[in-house]
Amino acid sequence: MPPILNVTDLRKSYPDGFEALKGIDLQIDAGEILALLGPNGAGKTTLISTICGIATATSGTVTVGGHDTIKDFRAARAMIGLVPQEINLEPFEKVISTVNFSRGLFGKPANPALIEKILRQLSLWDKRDSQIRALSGGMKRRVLIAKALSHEPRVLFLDEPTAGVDVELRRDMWEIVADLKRDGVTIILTTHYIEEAEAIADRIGVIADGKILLVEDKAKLMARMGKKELEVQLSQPITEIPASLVSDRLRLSDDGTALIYSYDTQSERTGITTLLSDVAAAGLVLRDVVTRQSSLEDVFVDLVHEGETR
Ligand SMILES: Nc1ncnc2c1ncn2[C@@H]1O[C@H](COP(=O)(O)OP(=O)(O)OP(=O)(O)O)[C@@H](O)[C@H]1O
Repeated sequence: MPPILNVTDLRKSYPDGFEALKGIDLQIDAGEILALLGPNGAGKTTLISTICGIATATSGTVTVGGHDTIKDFRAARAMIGLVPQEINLEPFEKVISTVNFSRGLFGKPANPALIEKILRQLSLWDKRDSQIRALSGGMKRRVLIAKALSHEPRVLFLDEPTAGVDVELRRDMWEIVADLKRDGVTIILTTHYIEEAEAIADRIGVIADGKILLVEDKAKLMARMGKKELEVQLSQPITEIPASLVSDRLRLSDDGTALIYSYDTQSERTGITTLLSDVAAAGLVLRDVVTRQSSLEDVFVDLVHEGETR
């Protein structure tokens, strides 16, 4: 099956000459969840705005469901739902009317059963007759999602959906995303919360300085880039690593109570057995050993840092 979203050599320069996108290539399959990570100013919002037709590309092509977003704008845009970063709702409007209105904007006939389903899915059905101004910040974010879903898009863009929401609501949002995926909706989200990408994405894209540094299956990325650490806790603190143990993979904790050994999860020989026997031979007594896996956050920091120094 061809990708539902196909971005080819997309470039965007702002009128002041700043090039915010420097040749982006991105293919997304139907039904997947892609998390776009990147530092502030990396170009995430510009990328989403350009794909959705809010900003015009300087060059390059974007197709959604095979429709070119410039030559066939209406058909392409009808397939897209966009949940913007900023809450831009009419305060005196009722929830249900604002959602119905959004559907109407796409020229779709009223569909009360569908709007009810969406509002129930987002736990907004009980609030359908409330004015927007009477909702909490988290509920307003849900209204933005309901509006974006009202015309039955196949691809949903969520630009930092959980910025500034509390932990509980963030988890609710993850469940909503999982439900949408079950309904076959393709989701592209930007986030600064790496744990969010780790929790919900199928693939991770990393963008920095207007370029995609990588797009990779989350599990494969973690396996490829992830390192493990073994912490060998000692019964007595030491002031320096014994000469027989010195290696660039081994360091001493700040308080001298543990040796920390890094190893590659991919390599066949981790060197742990040798390390433990060398530790014993050096006369050190173990209290405990603990392993730690590097997180997506460590992987992300390494990648962005590598991108900066390239
Ligand atoms: N209208 C504009 N005119 C000129 N430069 C702009 C404009 N909008 C964005 N930029 C610049 O383009 C770059 C990318 O901005 P963008 O908002 O896409 O980044 P982002 O990755 O979404 O950042 P954040 O994580 O902070 O939301 C930034 O350097 C920004 O200053």
